[in-house]
Amino acid sequence: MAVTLKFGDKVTVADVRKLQDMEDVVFDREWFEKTYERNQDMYYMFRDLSKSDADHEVIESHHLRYDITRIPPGKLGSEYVKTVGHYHPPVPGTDVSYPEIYQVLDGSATYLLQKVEPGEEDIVLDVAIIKAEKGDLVLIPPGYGHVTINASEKTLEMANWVCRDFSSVYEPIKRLSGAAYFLLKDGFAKNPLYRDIPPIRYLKPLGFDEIGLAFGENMYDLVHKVEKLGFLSAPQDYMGFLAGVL
Ligand SMILES: O=P(O)(O)OC[C@H]1O[C@](O)(CO)[C@@H](O)[C@@H]1O
Repeated sequence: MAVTLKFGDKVTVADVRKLQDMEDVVFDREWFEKTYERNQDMYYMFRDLSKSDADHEVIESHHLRYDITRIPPGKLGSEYVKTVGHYHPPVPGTDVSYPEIYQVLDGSATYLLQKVEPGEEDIVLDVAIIKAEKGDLVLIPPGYGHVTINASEKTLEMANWVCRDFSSVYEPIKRLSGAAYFLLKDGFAKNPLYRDIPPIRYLKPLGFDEIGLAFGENMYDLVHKVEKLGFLSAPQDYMGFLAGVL
């Protein structure tokens, strides 16, 4: 049965990531090999949401997309459930890749952000972990690949604003069997396929004022002050702000 989300007046059917989609990035290979039910759902992505046609016009004309992702709690063997993970490509004509902003709507999330050497994606320059609870905002700056982990007992629901003009880049994280660290029952473990992995920097979520929201406000409201999201489609014009977030 299709999994749906009612947002505004509209009902959206989820794109579903299945266990088989995670094959390349699961830490616990023994568990994966003996798990025959590869068709089981891992997480649900409700993409390109808007509360009205007028909102959708604003969102689309500003090259934006608002998505909600739902990640039920669970384990991939010894590892906590997570997204596959990806990078974003650079804005055409620049070397600045598209950023993204997340807000936790329910549950709690562990965001892993990693920066690698361009062209040598197994060399890690920086790894940050940001633990976020309901209402918290997390900005993925240009140059950072990211994975979201649900290391809790509750379903995580999170929203994101992102530029709608690009497709995510999955190949480097798949080729390296995941991100630079895996979150296991006993804590973070380094991925041996990467080189020079620095220690994790544990950082805090973004302040609401930094993005023009009142404390605790829902990030969807930025549809009414969409100029605040200009950094998502033209990050090269906002490097002062974006360089300071991590
Ligand atoms: O593409 P992945 O790594 O499965 O992650 C899914 C997440 O990324 C997004 O595509 C946005 O970057 C969301 O729709 C979703 O939260």
